[in-house]
Amino acid sequence: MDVTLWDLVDIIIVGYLLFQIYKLLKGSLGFNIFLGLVFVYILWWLVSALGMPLLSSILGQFVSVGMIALLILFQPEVRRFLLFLGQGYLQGQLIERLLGKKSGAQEDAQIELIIREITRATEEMAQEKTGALILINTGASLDGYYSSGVMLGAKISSQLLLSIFNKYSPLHDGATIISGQEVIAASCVLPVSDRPGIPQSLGLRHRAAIGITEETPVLAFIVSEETGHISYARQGNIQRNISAEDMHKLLRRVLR
Ligand SMILES: Nc1ncnc2c1ncn2[C@@H]1O[C@H](COP(=O)(O)OP(=O)(O)OP(=O)(O)O)[C@@H](O)[C@H]1O
Repeated sequence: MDVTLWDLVDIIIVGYLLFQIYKLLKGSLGFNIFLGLVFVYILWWLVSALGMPLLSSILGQFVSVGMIALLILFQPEVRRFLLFLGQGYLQGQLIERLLGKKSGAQEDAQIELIIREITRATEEMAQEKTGALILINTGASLDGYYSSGVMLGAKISSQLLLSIFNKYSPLHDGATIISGQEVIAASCVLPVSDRPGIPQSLGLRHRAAIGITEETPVLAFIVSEETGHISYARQGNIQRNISAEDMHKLLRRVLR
C-alpha cells in the first residue's frame, strides 16, 4: 500500500481535530458520552467483522444516525467550537502570529504601563478583598457582551478600575472588559459555565469567568471577595490563587 504525503497530512489533521475534541470535552459529562459512542462504534465494527448479523444490524442503527446524534448530544460543545473558530481566534491570534506582531519601543512602553496599572489595581483589590472580574480581550468580537453592561471607552488606569469595583459603585457588579488601551465596558453579564467538573467552592463570579473563556479567546482575571485570591481563566480552565507577579508575566505574554 502506497503512503502519500496527503495521507500523512490527513492523519495529522484528524489527530489534531481529535486532540481539540479531547480538550473541549475533558472533564465534562460529554467526554463519557463520547467514550460510549466510540465503544459502540468499535463493538459494531467487531461484530460485523465476526459475522454476527443480528447484533451488527442493531448496532448499525446507532452508527447510521451517529452524526445527527453527535450534533444533538454535543450541541453546546459544537456551538462553543464554532464560536471559537469564528470569533477572532483565527483572525486575532493566528494571523497576528503568522504576520508577526508589530511592536515598536513606544508601543512596548505603552503596553507595559497598561499591564502595571491593571496589576496594581488587582493587587490592591486582592489585599482589600474587593471582588472583581476583569476581561482582557485578545481579539474576540464581544459586542453582545458590551451591550449587557455600561459602555465607558475610557483610558486604563488603576484608579479607574478601583473605582469601578468599589462596592459602593453602581458599576461594580458584573465584568469589566478591557480591549486594546481602553476599558470598554463595565457591569457586563457573562455566560455562566455549567461544566460539571468545576469545584463547588467557586461561585458565580468564577463560573462566569470560566464560561466566557469557554466561548471566546479572552483572558479573565478574578479577585475573590471571600478569600482575596487572584485567579485567572483561559480557554475554559481556571488557575487559582496566583501572585501579582504571575499576573504581570501572563499579561506580558498575552499582550506583547
Ligand atoms: N453572569 C455573570 N456575569 C458577570 N458577573 C457575574 C455573573 N454572575 C455573578 N457575577 C458577579 O459575581 C458576583 C457574585 O459572586 P459570587 O459570590 O457568587 O461568586 P464567587 O465566585 O463565590 O466569588 P467570591 O469569591 O468573590 O465570593 C456578583 O455580585 C456579580 O458581580
